[in-house]
Amino acid sequence: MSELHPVLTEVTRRIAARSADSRRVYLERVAAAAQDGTSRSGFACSNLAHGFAGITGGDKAALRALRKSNVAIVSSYNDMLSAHQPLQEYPAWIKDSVRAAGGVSQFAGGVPAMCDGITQGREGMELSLFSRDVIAMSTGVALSHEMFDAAVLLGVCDKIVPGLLIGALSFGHLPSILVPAGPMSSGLSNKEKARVRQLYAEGKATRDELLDAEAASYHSPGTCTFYGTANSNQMVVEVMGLHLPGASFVPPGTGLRRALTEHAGRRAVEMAKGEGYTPIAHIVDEKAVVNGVVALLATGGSTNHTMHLVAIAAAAGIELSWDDFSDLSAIVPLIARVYPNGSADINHFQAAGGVQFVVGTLLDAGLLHGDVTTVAGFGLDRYRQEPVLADGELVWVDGPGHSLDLEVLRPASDPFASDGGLRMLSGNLGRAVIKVSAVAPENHVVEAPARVFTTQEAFQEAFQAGELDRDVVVVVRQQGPQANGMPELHKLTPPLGVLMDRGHKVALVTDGRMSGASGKIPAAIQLTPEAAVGGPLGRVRDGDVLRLDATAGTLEVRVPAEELAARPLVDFPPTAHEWVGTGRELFAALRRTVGPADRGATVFGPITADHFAPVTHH
Ligand SMILES: O=C(O)C(=O)C[C@H](O)[C@H](O)COP(=O)(O)O
Ligand code: SF4
Repeated sequence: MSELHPVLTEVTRRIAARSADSRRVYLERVAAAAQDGTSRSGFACSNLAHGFAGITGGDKAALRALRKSNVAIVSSYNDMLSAHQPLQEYPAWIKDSVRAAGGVSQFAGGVPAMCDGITQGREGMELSLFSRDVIAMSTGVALSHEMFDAAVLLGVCDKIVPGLLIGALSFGHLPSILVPAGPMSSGLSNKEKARVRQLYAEGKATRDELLDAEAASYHSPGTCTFYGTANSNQMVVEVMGLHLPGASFVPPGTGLRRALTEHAGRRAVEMAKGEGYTPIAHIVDEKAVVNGVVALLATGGSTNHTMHLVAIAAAAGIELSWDDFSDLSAIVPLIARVYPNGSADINHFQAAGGVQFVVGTLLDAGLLHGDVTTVAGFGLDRYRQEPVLADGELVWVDGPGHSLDLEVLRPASDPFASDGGLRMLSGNLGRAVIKVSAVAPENHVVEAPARVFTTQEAFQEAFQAGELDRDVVVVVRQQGPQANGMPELHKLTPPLGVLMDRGHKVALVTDGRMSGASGKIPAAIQLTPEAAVGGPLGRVRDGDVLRLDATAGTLEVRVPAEELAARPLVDFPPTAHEWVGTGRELFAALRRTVGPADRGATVFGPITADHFAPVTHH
């Protein structure tokens, strides 16, 4: 095993040190819950009878007699996300494979799933980030029946995998395994899709031409093929050891996908009890969290994970910070070029060597912890292997061991860039995140006068009116978690791209967020503190000179501190948004309780040792 990089060791050490109390208390609770054995063994008869009343056939007797392990299925199937549509048939497959492995299985609950592609730029996007925590709560509702010895979690996209994980970690004593569905086949290239979008933004393409391009890009069941948040999820959770090795990017509708799904059911039974007992709390530890951050950085993954991974870690009693991302990004090389960080898509990535290659080259470079517990057993080395069907049997074979396309995947020893391309910016406006892996080097530093907006629509109108045809730092504020739920502002990318292609220096500064699929515009996002809680972003005015310097890691407004502080907060408290319609009135309580972006923007509050302390009833 290679010598671990000293920064990797140090970051892991300091995470463990700062999390010592909360992690200890979390693990004590997990151990106590595990002591109960199968919770249902302590049920009163009526509770237990209700628990198997809906079952028919032999499974009922097995459950009643507590003879067999009971596997919960939690699914985020719906027809709205192309990535989740294939999940419809998975529960039946899993029930069969669990039964064949000597267990029984119940569909414990469905969880909601939002397609960020459908809601992008629309009011529904203001529910998107909150949907992650709603999914966590819904997963909690499903597992709170306590009938279970293990869980299989079906999900793929942006907020869904983080939500399923956060919920499952509340039942840390349960062995849990994530099951994805895989990407759709490659359609129109992302580059061509982006080109037609910019033409449309300039009025040089018709709506029909745009719709043809979009429909040729997103064309069938399966995950969209850009490296956005959904595919970043698969990468991160596989390297965290929560997927079977190589499960992430096998296409839906294939024999291999079905075999992997069935094997996940078998693994759930094997992990449920006895020698193989593997609670999810023992998989998601400090090393796994660091491995997830490294996988994200090395592949230029979604900026949304600077919130999701913080929230997931917190659910396991682990405190992950933006400084951890920043310090790891400085030593983790960029080894993948997948759109928006290049022109290849996730299928090209898989063909070039996939997750197996990423794990192998990073392990060999001492940039991943190999001594970790996974759903496939102990040790990350097994994730160098890829699944294949040999005479109909699912087996794992050594992956290629080298990149099959150096345009898409590079070894850590000869990367595309020496650092992970995710940077933290700080200065007199607060702290922000920027992903530079998709930004041309000449655009890493932008200094220009600000033009301030509080809605995406106002920005689009100013763009269409030709008011932004110059060097400009576009500020879009009141887009933070407490303002309007922190929507992705990905729709700003095409017009900002037009301005950049006209030769202007352009940047975006916002307390909102972008999509994992956002790319070429230098964007300081997730600015914390947000304007809605009185952050200094609320004091910036049109014409102020802002400087975004991704190289130095700074974000400054060129206004003397005393003058800035003396300015009144503009549009504060946020009243620019009508918070009714499209269900937004249902989320008012979440807007009031949601935490800051640099602590995961969760509604579960900051995670401290008290959070996990046993409740002492007074
Ligand atoms: O990042 C992901 O995985 C996403 O789910 C969706 C993105 O947020 C974009 O909304 C979809 O990309 P576009 O088609 O360019 O709008
Ligand atoms: S990847 Fe994004 S756009 Fe595609 S189905 Fe999933 S949520 Fe929707």
